[in-house]
Amino acid sequence: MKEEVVIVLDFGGQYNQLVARRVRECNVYCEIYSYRTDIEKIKAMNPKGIILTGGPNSCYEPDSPTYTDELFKLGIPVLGLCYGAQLMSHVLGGKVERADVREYGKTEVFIDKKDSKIFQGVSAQTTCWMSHFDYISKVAPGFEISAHTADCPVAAAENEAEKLYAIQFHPEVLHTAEGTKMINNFVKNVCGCKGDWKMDAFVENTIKEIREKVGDGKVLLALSGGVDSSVAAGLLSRAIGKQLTCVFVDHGLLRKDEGDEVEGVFGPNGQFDLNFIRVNAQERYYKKLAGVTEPEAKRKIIGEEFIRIFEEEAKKIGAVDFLAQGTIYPDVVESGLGGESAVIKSHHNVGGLPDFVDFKEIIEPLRDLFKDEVRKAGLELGIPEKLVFRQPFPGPGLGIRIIGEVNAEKVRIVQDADYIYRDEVDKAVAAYKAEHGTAPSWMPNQYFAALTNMRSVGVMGDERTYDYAVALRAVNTVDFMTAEAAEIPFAVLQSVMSRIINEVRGVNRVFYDLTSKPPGTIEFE
Ligand SMILES: Nc1ncnc2c1ncn2[C@@H]1O[C@H](COP(=O)(O)OP(=O)(O)OP(=O)(O)O)[C@@H](O)[C@H]1O
Ligand SMILES: O=c1[nH]c(=O)c2[nH+]cn([C@@H]3O[C@H](COP(=O)(O)O)[C@@H](O)[C@H]3O)c2[nH]1
Ligand SMILES: NC(=O)CC[C@H](N)C(=O)O
Ligand SMILES: [Mg+2]
Repeated sequence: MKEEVVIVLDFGGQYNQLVARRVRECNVYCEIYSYRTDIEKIKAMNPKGIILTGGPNSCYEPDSPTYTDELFKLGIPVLGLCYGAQLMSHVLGGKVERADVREYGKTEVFIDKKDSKIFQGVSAQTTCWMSHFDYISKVAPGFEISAHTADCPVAAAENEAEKLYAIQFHPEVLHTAEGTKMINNFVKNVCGCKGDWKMDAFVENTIKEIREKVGDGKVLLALSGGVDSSVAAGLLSRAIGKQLTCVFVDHGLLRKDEGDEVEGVFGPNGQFDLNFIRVNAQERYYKKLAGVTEPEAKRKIIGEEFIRIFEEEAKKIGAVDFLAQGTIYPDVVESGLGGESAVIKSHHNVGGLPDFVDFKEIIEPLRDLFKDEVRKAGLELGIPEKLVFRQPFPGPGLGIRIIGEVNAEKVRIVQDADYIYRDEVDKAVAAYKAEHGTAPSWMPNQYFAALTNMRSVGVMGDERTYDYAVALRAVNTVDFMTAEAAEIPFAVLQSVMSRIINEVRGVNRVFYDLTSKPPGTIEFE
């Protein structure tokens, strides 16, 4: 049992995991539970505080998610955010109604209760992120209004004596300028947490949990050589040593030379002492993908084939009960499994899994973490920085960077174009670093070439061409949940363009993708 835990109750909001990570950033352990969780279970965990998330519903409608008022009478501090704030007011006898003016986006909030514990050190006027239709028109008995906006009389309210706090805006998103301070105030000043939880505690506890679960059984880890599964490999091999076997699948959709590079790092001549198996399955994948164009269908085929290969390898090892994967939180939420949120795309390792998986259990030690938290855990485990700070590469690989049907010819084109793109960006970054001593501000967190399904007319060597267009993508992002196109200098893009056209047969046009996420996603399918 963790000494100090704060619980987040999920009412279907978009930013639930952000709430949890903001709490963890205060060095307090935090877990998310559905609003359907029984109050006895909550009491048994003895949390220092409870946070109610936002959500798409209106709390005054009959079938909306709700919670027993007992929750507010346990003496445990409760912070309601947006829907959570409205629900708290509604359940405790205030009034919530549809507003005339909807507030969405950055909004100026005026703090009315200067000595509020939650607004300690926060400016009297502060920019916050709003996203609501409904509003609290009357606070519940015992509550006082602690902040307002031009359109919203109750931007925040509190019952200090009962330690109940309602906030209409979203302190968990970075657009709320002083939001982190507010959450820190709740966790430390109101809940009285010491804040001595750290990533090393996550690593230690997870190793302990893995040992307990696995006993003297065997585990097969799906290892891609990417950040997440490498960190998972580090955790598992610390926990269970040679009871672990890592299986790396070369599905013919990897980047240029990547198969050999991964084998070089994790294989018998590499830097880790692991049972490592490489499976070359190019032909098998190309056959399955022939003629398939629909993105979700492609993802599911790739996901299923991974599992079938893992099952075959497990049979060869004998009596493998557990399959481990480097699943992280964004994979879960985009696959539509993060509570009430919508399916964006079925990540091959979560929503894209086949219905039947022939393992007793799936182990995903990083399932609740964001990428940057995974990297912290990797450093804690002593995994080399070069691996920890690699850019992500999706499991379905080039399969989702080739729009439409996948075949060997298209794979060759996108591999070669991508290789040139990465080479030129890396050279430009290195040159900038040599001159300025730091990385450039445009340094992308993920960058790659994709093959559009579009062919167009060009002229090369006085001859007509009718060839493919390559799209270049580069994004700046912290958590890969939202992203902006990176401002790569035009000169760099131009040299990429001319090298791709000159060196990659079958390409006569190069596009730069300016789309942010949302509305786009980072990958193309
Ligand atoms: N080629 C592969 N062979 C074996 N397992 C794979 C392969 N590609 C992906 N996986 C499994 O699917 C999981 C999810 O893939 P994903 O790309 O999100 O993570 P990653 O490759 O470990 O890290 P990164 O995000 O840095 O690429 C991996 O952690 C791994 O368990
Ligand atoms: O393992 C994975 N399996 C998948 O099916 C998958 N789809 C997207 N990604 C990676 O997730 C991050 C967000 O990508 P999107 O904006 O395209 O959803 C980006 O870093 C993507 O590379 C995947 N990773
Ligand atoms: N973001 C939210 O939690 C929204 C709450 C509620 N659905 C509203 O529109 O006000
Ligand atoms: Mg990967």
